Amino acid sequence: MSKIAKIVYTKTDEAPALATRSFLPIVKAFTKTSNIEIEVKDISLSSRILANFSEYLRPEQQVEDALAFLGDFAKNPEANIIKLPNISASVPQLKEAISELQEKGFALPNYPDEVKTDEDKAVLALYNKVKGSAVNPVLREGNSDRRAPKAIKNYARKNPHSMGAWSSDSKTHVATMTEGDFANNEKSVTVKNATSVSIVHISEKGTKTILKENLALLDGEIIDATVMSKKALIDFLEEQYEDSLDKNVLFSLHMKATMMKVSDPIIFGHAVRVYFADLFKKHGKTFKKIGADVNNGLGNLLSKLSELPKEKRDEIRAEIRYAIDHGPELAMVNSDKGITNLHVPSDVIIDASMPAMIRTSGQMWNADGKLQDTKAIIPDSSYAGIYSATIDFCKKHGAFDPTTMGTVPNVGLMAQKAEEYGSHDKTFEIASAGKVAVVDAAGKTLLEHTVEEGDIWRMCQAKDLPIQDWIKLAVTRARASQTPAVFWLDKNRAHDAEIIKKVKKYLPEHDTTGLDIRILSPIKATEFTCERLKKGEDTISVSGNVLRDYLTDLFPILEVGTSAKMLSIVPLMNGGGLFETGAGGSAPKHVQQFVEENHLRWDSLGEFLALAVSLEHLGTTNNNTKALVLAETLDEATDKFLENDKSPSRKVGEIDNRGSHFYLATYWAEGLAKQDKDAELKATFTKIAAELKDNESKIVSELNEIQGNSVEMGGYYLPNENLTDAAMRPNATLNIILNAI
Ligand SMILES: NC(=O)C1=CN([C@@H]2O[C@H](COP(=O)(O)OP(=O)(O)OC[C@H]3O[C@@H](n4cnc5c(N)ncnc54)[C@H](OP(=O)(O)O)[C@@H]3O)[C@@H](O)[C@H]2O)C=CC1
Ligand SMILES: O=C(O)CCC(=O)C(=O)O
Ligand SMILES: [Mg+2]
Repeated sequence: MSKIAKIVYTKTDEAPALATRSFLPIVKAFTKTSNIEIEVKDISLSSRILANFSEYLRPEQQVEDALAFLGDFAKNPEANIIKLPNISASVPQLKEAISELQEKGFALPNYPDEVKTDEDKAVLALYNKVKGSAVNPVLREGNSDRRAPKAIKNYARKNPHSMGAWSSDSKTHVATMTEGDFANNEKSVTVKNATSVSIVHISEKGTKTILKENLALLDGEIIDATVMSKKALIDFLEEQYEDSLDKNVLFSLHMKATMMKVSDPIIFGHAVRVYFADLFKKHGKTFKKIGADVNNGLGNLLSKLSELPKEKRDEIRAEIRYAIDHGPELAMVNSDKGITNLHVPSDVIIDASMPAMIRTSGQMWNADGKLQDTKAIIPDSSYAGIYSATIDFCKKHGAFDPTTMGTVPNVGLMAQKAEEYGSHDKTFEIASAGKVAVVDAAGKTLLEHTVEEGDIWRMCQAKDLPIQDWIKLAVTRARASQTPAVFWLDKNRAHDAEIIKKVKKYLPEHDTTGLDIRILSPIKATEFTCERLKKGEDTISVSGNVLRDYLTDLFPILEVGTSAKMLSIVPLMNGGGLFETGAGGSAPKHVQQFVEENHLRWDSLGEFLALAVSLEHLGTTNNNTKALVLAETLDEATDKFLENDKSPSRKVGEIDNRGSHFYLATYWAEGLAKQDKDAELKATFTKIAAELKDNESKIVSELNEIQGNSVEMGGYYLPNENLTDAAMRPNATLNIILNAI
């Protein structure tokens, strides 16, 4: 008998956390006879806030720092983690969560809008640990392997999602900077030997300010530094404002303010100020006085207006209305509620928003709730070209056809906070004109830029071992699937040129005979990949961290309708496995529908796929043959689930997340009953399969009949355990069958 081995299951937020409350009891019931222990770690936004503020809480309110535990555990060869999507909180989301917790009796300090005292500074530092994409970079101690499994592709080919037609006269386009941005100012070096560097600002008068010190670098580490010119950015945004008016297209801004949590909110703020330029000219001082910060969106300004006398408030509101009525039309997040693209930085996140637009004929929603061509503003030109190339392709060839198109798996460099997504602790809004230099331990300047006040300067890192591991993973995937692989690297970009040197150095260490492996610039790679995709051919994209994020939403959303259906594996560099459930987010819209209608349309397919690979990993590393049988039968159950189309419907009264879990459990039990590799499992699940089957119509109709009324969750960020568990496990018959295993 194998020893007991552990799978750590993450509890997160919003729709995925609701789904877990229904699915995890099934997982526990199915695995408990097989020497598998399921341990749950709560990394929800509320839990992460509480864990960081223990000293403000009563002892009974304090919680474990589960993220810190998982960060360590990810480096342990025994790690086997199932990671569900969590909220990467923008400041507005963080503030909402804080006030909900305060209302629930947790004496948390407010989020400091302005830092005046040392305590403010300390509190802000703690909240910064929770803000933005604070979970994934900690857990991702390995590179990324994301793909749509065959069964998912076959399902999409047979049941294609809607795909808006493209016409060659679409006015939709991408607008990006041609100078002064991160892409054009980038400089990069590879450090030969380990050292430590400091980042120093030298003012025009010669005053030196250390922005960061003692940053350790390893042998062969690539670093790059770059700067976004505030002036060039504002000029660019002003041009786009005018051009949107001229061309009568929607003004839409696509950023990743959650993951690029320092740079992108600043860029977002400039866009809001450019759009409402007259308003800021007239009332700028007042806005400062009331502490409005549009880096957190127009919504922040609107909420701060309540601090003004009614007359002033009404005057400003009328002027905002006037600016929106007379400026370019804004893309809307919710036209019914008047929420624009500029309201909340986390409402429009580029990895999901651009593909959604491309899937919808290149259109976004306008204020009248109608679809309209749009200008997609992506200020930095580093990666904007992949979207313009895809759009150009669709304009020329029409929309992709999900019934015939190929697939684009991705191998992404992301281990150990690689590249831009690890840059936020080295990103600075520059206080005054001068220079910023990266200086090594010997006092040698490695990288240097001339800067102006308000510019955004950043430094990124990519370590050598993660790069070697990424190259190896690319070859492994190309070999295993016999698919051409393209490194999306531009030899004319400073950082990419350094990476290319490493690809050329390490690729020959692998057997690549018979494989088609090439290096193409992101734009050429998009064209090459799209040509093949259209013909039904598959191409692996091997990319850096930002493109990993973009491409693993772009192609899945075009191919299978959502990135939630992706198999997303992170082979951890120390031997463990991190299994992400799909590549999508936490879909706040789904919670809203659940609360209103008691219907959860979240599809847990990504979770089924992740669990199967996790069980397989556990089985192989622990010689646990039962786990291997559970993995195999779960995969078969997922295939059957797809064949029989048991995914949640979007409509109330029809099968939802809970009903879909019932079917998965039934098919899984049937598979276990049918197999002959493990007699104990066969005996246990023969009975369970029969009970589930016998009660199918009763359970399914009951699960559908309870829908239609609102649900009380007792909170959003910290829902009430009992209420929410009861809502997600409402069926007594099903619960009795599962509890008896
Ligand atoms: N790995 C992680 O932890 C990630 C976290 N996030 C976080 O998620 C939140 C929302 O991000 P957003 O960019 O809107 O992306 P989402 O993927 O949450 O939403 C985009 C749309 O995709 C569809 N969708 C996504 N997942 C599913 C699913 N399992 N079942 C059915 N449909 C699904 C829904 O569209 P529809 O129903 O209209 O078809 C949804 O509205 C943010 O807080 C963000 O920070 C984002 C990405 C990854
Ligand atoms: O960590 C996040 O905020 C988002 C992650 C993401 O979008 C991805 O990994 O694809
Ligand atoms: Mg993503």
